[in-house]
Amino acid sequence: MTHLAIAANALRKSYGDKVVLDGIDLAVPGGTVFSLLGPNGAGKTTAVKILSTLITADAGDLRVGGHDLAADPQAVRAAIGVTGQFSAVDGLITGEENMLLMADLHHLSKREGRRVAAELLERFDLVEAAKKPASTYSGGMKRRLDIAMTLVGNPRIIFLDEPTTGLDPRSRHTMWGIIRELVSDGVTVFLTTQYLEEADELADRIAVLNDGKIAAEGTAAELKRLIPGGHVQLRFEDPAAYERAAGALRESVRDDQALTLQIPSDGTQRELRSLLDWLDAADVHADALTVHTPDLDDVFFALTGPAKVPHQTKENVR
Ligand SMILES: Nc1ncnc2c1ncn2[C@@H]1O[C@H](COP(=O)(O)OP(=O)(O)OP(=O)(O)O)[C@@H](O)[C@H]1O
Repeated sequence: MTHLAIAANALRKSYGDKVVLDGIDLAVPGGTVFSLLGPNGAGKTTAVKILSTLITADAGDLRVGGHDLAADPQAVRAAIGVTGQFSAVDGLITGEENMLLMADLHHLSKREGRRVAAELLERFDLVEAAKKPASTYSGGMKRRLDIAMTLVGNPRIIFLDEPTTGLDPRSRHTMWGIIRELVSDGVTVFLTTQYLEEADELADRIAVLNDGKIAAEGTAAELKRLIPGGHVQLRFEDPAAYERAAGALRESVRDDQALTLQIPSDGTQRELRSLLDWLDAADVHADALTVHTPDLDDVFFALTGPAKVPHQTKENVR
C-alpha cells in the first residue's frame, strides 16, 4: 500500500452556519504534489490551516506525516512546513536574520544555524539581498525567503498556500522550479492555487473544491477527460487539399486563413482510429494532425458552475 503523507476522511468545518468544508476526503501519497483548486472562498486556505494545525476541524479523521492531527498536533507540526498568505517573514530584519531566527526556533546550534542559513540563501538566490531588510524585497524574493525559512527545519511535507499569487511570470517559473526540486528530494507538497496552469504544470493529482465538496479529483489528464471540448486539428499546406478535405469533412470547423480544420473528438484511440480510417477513405492527406484535449480552465468552469464563475480571460480565473 502507498504511504500517505496526508489523509483526510470526512473533514468538516463551519463558521457559524456557513459550511466551508462539508465532509471532504483527501489522500496524498508521499513525495507527490497535490493541488487543491477552487474559486475564491471555496475553503482552500481553511483546509491548509486545518491540516497544518493552525485551526481545528469540527470533525474528520485526519493524519499528516503518519500522525493523528487531533491526538498529536505537536508531531504533525514537527513534520511539516507552511508558507503562504500568512507569511512568516519579518520585514524589519534582514533576510539572513530571518533565517537565523528560524534556525534558533528549530534549536540548531549557532554554527549549524549559520551553515544552513547560508546554504539556503545561496540555493534561493538571496545571497546579495541577505543583509538587507526583508521589507525591501520584491514579492518574488519574499516568497523565496519564506520557502527558505520553511526549509530550515527540513520538513518532509510542505503546505504552499497560493505561492505564486501576484508574482510575474519569471518569478512564477522560478517558484515552479523550486517546487519541482523539493519534490525530487522526496518532499510532499500540498499546493493551493488560483492558477489552473500551475496545477497542470506541477501537480500529480488535483482536487477541485466547490460548495464545500470535492467536485472532482484526479490527474490533470483525467480531469480534462471528464468534460467535452476536445478536437483533432488537421493542418494543410496546399489550399486545394484543404478545400477537398473541408468538402469531405462537413462537420469540421474551418479556418481558411490558417488552412486548418477542427473535428470534434474525445481524443481516445478508438475515435482517432476511425477518424484516420475515414481520412484515408476520403483520400484526405493532412500535413499535420494534432489532438487537443480541453484545458484545466474548461474543467474548472464546468465543475464550478457557469453561474458562479463567468467565462473570463485566464488572468481572471480565480
Ligand atoms: N475566521 C473566519 N470566520 C468566519 N468565516 C471565515 C473565517 N475564515 C474563513 N471564513 C470563510 O470561509 C470561506 C472559505 O474561506 P477560505 O479562505 O478557506 O477560502 P479560499 O478557498 O482559500 O479562498 P481564496 O482563494 O479567496 O483565498 C469563506 O467564505 C470565508 O469568508
